[in-house]
Amino acid sequence: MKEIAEGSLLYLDNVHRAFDGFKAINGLSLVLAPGEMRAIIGPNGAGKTTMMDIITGKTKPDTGDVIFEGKVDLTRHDEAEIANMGIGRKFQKPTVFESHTVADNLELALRARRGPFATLLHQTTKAEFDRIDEILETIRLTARRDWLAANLSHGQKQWLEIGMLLAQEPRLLLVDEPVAGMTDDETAETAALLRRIAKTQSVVVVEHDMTFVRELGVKVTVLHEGSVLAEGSLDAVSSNPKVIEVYLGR
Ligand SMILES: Nc1ncnc2c1ncn2[C@@H]1O[C@H](COP(=O)(O)OP(=O)(O)OP(=O)(O)O)[C@@H](O)[C@H]1O
Repeated sequence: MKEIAEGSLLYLDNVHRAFDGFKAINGLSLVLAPGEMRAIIGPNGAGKTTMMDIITGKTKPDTGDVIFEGKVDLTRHDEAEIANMGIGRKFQKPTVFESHTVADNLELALRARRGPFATLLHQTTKAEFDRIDEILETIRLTARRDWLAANLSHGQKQWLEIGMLLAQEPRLLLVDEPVAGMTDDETAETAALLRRIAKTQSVVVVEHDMTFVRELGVKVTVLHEGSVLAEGSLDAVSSNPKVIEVYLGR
């Protein structure tokens, strides 16, 4: 294991993955520090989703290192094990339980963490109710705690799902295009929400919406053809001639 992985939260080194000869990930290296939030951008087909799939164990790399918290080789673990280690993933489409209330959705997520057997025997404790209140505050849905999830707006459903992930206390949260389909106000609120979350958890956000990426105010990694094209502030990468060429050449 490489020394540089020590002290990092997530460490990818020279990762490759081909599908039928097509190199979706092609020499990808990326280091995320503990407590860091990072935005990942890149044109369609750049490999963003495949990168998330590799981190979460959905896809195995052909070669390369993928190391969590400086010591765990993620390529040796399956999706369920990686989720249990504290890597949570938010997919683009919200998958809340529509016929349950907002608070019940969070309670179910807390229970899922304990496993099905414990869930059967267990009554929700004061600590768990407190945690639900805390998450409701974080996702700004306290006033809607007794609403059916079905009646929430698209943006509110996304926040609830992020809250359900928080219930599982992830150490790293991967978020895939969270603001697709959101209003401008919801987009701004989502950036604020992720900034609040990033005070206690590391976050990787894949997003096409540059207004949102600017509001996040974090280091940006630009992927192109399966590897890192540029890295730095949004201003720095968006004035980088290589990045401009890739985006204009779409
Ligand atoms: N399971 C698979 N089988 C075959 N090809 C795949 C598979 N998964 C991804 N690819 C290919 O790998 C390339 C990278 O895809 P990926 O979805 O990772 O890009 P992306 O950056 O997430 O793009 P987008 O912004 O459009 O979501 C694409 O050309 C895609 O067709």
